[in-house]
Amino acid sequence: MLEIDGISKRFGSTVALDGMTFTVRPGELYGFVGANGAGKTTTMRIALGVLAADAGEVRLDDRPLDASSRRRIGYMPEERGLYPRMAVGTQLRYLAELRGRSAAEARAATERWTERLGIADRRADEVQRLSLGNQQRVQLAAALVADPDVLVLDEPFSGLDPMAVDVMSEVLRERRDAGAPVVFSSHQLELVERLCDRVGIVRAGRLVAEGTVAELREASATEVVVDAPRAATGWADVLPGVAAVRTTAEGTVLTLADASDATLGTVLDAARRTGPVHEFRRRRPTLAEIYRDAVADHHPDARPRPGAAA
Ligand SMILES: Nc1ncnc2c1ncn2[C@@H]1O[C@H](COP(=O)(O)OP(=O)(O)OP(=O)(O)O)[C@@H](O)[C@H]1O
Repeated sequence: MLEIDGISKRFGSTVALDGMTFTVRPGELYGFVGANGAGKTTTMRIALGVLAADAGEVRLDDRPLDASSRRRIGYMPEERGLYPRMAVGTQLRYLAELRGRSAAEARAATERWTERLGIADRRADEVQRLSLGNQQRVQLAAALVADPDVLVLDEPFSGLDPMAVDVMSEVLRERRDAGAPVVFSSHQLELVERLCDRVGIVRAGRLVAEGTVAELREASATEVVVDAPRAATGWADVLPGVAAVRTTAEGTVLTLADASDATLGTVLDAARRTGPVHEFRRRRPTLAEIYRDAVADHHPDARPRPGAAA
């Protein structure tokens, strides 16, 4: 279990992290999302000991991280960290040995991961001769060759073609299924929604929402889509329990004050009184919508929202 506990970090007058707190459990894929500059990379760099925190603690399996436990973490840095002129295979073996593997283990892991990631035929090539997407596959292999217990990946999906996204997703799921805590940052919210067991939304150096996508949905406003073709314009505007009405490509969307049966019943009855009702359904917000809401909502004293288990 990887615990980020109350981490704060300033760069001069910039507050990069302000009490960042979350836990990635064994066998959990955790998506770390937030706007540019929200503090994701700084958090990961502190977790890896590349940067020191001003306050707070990072723990792995209940113990503060130290040099030896950091070697149990496979890290994919945002700035990537490969030697451009070293051959792929040589480099991966070197990185595995640096992390304590024997020469034979390093060779076997290099063969296994380059095959798994579709770059076995590039083992003899200098890294700089590979396309950016293939360099990224090498970077993932570099995070995996020492068989880490934990994976911390900074935007591993950025710039990958759809096939590479599938391979990367599969590998992350496998590691999760093998019991590793896996955390990655991404701006690709559909991917995060599809892949992650839990999501943490970061804004201005702290978590403003956290949970499974289902929990985040539950905590967000209740919306219903209504298709009542004979209803006059404005039919729902003054209904009790309706907080807002908007027209979208899906139809008329009503935001309700609550999700109670009474409120839903009132709205359905009112829709029926207008004539036929072709559609009446709860609308589930996408992660992108939840994210926009969480980020827009924020003010400096915002705490994690209801449903957030920070
Ligand atoms: N070495 C540094 N010196 C000064 N400021 C820094 C440094 N590293 C990060 N920052 C600042 O700290 C804040 C958090 O940056 P960070 O890179 O962690 O954000 P991020 O969420 O990873 O963003 P992105 O999505 O763009 O990668 C930003 O305001 C950034 O400008």
